[in-house]
Amino acid sequence: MLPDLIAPSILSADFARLGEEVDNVLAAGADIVHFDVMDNHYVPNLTIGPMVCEALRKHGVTAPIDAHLMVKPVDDLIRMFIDAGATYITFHPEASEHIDRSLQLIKDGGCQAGLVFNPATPLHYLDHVMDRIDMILLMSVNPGFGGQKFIPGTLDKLREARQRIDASGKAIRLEIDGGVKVDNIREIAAAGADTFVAGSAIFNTEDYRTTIDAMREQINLARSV
Ligand SMILES: O=C(CO)[C@H](O)[C@H](O)COP(=O)(O)O
Repeated sequence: MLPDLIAPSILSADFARLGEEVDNVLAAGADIVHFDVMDNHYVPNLTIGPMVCEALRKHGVTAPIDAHLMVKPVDDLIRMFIDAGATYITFHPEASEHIDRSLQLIKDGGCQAGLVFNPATPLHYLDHVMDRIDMILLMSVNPGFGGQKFIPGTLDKLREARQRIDASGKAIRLEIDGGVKVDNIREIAAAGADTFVAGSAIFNTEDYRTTIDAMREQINLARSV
């Protein structure tokens, strides 16, 4: 398995102080920045775009930026996020006209590519792309909003995705997003996730370091059995 990564979702950060918030959460031990892009079309909310990603790079953020595109169509925004300095770019397969072409666009742009699965989206979209992806992102809430409750059925889906990754022999990250908290992250890690998106659980706490340390401790407990 790849090393575990904590990926705070800036959806729950204070947007009026975004650069400072990202600096603080990285200084508190976060590994990568999860960047939620919503278009008020594919999902019922509107957030931030490539200009903000570029602004974070200009601000001095060197950590990987994990751009999760909740948009339809996807290819124009893929191009824009490549230029804006994203590290990972993930999209929802049902939002792309040509999944293979969208993945290739990301790879040609020098970024890491991934597919995102809503709670009811079947994993069979992976069948013919395992050799072309770097990340699988499983949504454990319906996309659009932070602060929702983790959908327990996602644990079985995580186990299935982990089996597919292990069988492929490829270094593919398995990311989980939605309702991840200190008190459920151990079970999520045990089910096979190695990349943990957490928005409200981190940004709604007073001390980011305490929360991130507590999450890492729970993940390490899952790894020690
Ligand atoms: O993609 C998202 C919603 O579509 C968010 O990343 C996700 O919900 C994280 O928020 P929280 O940890 O508060 O559930």
